[in-house]
Amino acid sequence: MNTTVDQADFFRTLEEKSDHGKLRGDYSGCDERYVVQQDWQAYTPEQHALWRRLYQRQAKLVPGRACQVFLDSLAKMDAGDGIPRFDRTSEALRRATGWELVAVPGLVPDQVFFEHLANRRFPVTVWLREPHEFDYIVEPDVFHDFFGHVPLLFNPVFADYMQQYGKGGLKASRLDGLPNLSRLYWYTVEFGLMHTPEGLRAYGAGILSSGGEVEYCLSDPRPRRVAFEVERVMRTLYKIDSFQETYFVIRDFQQLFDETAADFAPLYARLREQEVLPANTLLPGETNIPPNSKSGS
Ligand SMILES: C[C@H](O)[C@H](O)[C@H]1CNc2nc(N)[nH]c(=O)c2N1
Ligand SMILES: N[C@@H](Cc1ccccc1)C(=O)O
Ligand SMILES: [Fe+2]
Repeated sequence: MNTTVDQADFFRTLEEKSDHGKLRGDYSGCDERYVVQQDWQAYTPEQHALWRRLYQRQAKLVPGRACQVFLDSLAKMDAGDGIPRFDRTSEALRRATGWELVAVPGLVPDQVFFEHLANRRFPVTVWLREPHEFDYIVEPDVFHDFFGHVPLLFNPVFADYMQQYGKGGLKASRLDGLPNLSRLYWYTVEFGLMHTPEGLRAYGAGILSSGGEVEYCLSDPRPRRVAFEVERVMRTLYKIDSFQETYFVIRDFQQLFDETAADFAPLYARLREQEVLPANTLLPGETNIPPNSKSGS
């Protein structure tokens, strides 16, 4: 196992990606896996109060809009009173699915991220946004990571999918498949929708931690909603600074797991010969799944 990463290279890559040119977190105290102590005592009363406001807004929005698995786990996590202690949630997670949380300063290099997932450790950012960033942040913070991602790790099938993704990431790096695999992560783990008997529901963390997109993704007529298909997803560019122009819709987590189980090596080879698709593509013959008629239906 090699988690040694050229740190300068990591920051250079992120500088190219971000307008700001530097990461928000404090990386000075982390180990070679980018893990830090959460230092829960250091959060201020104001930060806990901001967490409660974020949590209350979001907890009102998700019923009838998030998939049931997310809602059930969220209720059990009992995380509404303030910034949670990661070690307590880790204990419950270990019992449920064998996952645990590790605290990180913020975004970590891809290889490090994949190593954590492949070993059933989910990296959660320790810092919380400022009050003026209530609606929008550029990098993931503890609210996005914890509220958005952690509930589904209590589901055995989704938990296995995340681990397979981590293993697949390590492999994709060797096969030049990272851009393709990143799109799969984006359109499932971050912005995935599910078609349930009750209507469309969200399961992606980027949606479920957002005040605006949780309703938009289900009910707005503007974005495309397309049945999940691995190769189609891996060809599709995505937006990082606006609501998504396309959402991919699964039936359930078993479908997600099963349809990503095959060896991706031939897929990456084939994708190299194909054009990438703009984020707002609807291919000939593709059905644009209609939005829910009203919120929460
Ligand atoms: C594609 C890849 O999975 C993605 O860019 C990674 C990189 N590093 C990360 N690091 C953290 N802490 N959280 C993340 O979601 C990610 N995402
Ligand atoms: N099947 C993929 C691994 C993977 C599974 C699930 C999600 C993402 C990637 C591969 O061979 O690379
Ligand atoms: Fe995320």
